Amino acid sequence: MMATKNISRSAFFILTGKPSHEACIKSPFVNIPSQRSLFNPAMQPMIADGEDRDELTKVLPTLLECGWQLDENDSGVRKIYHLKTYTKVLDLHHSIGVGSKSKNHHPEMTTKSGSLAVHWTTHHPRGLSAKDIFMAKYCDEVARTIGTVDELDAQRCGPSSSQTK
Ligand SMILES: C[C@H](O)[C@H](O)[C@H]1CNC2=NC(N)=NC(=O)C2=N1
Repeated sequence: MMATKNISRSAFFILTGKPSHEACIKSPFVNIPSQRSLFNPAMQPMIADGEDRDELTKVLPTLLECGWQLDENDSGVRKIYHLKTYTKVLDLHHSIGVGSKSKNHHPEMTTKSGSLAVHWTTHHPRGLSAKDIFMAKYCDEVARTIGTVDELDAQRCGPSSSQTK
């Protein structure tokens, strides 16, 4: 594995192709690594029946600029947040959970010691919906309040990490 601990963020980006956590600060470099997070007119998101296709297609690029990616089926969006402590990971998980309960729209979330992966899609009717977009933006708001970090600065499993954080 590449030794990345003591290199600068820009070097990390160049070496790994992974953007900084400040993905919402629009940068021409942020979306280069993944074609799925780079909006292009050929992209065919699978919009759920009954949704306003024009409106959703219009707002999707903004989400992609904020680090969200179209999922492998083009029918949802996903993003990984990196956090400094496991407590912050749990806080973000809980806040998203509370928001999703009140909207009756539920994400798939994968919790790790220093990150939370969130996936939004709509099951019935199947595809991307306005609720997914709304909840993705809600996640970004909560994450901004809690405070995310670059992947390099996130809590990591290993001998030097504290279990009490
Ligand atoms: C009946 C209830 O409204 C539906 O089952 C809701 C619940 N939560 C949901 N969550 C998500 N992500 N997609 C849905 O289609 C969905 N449907």
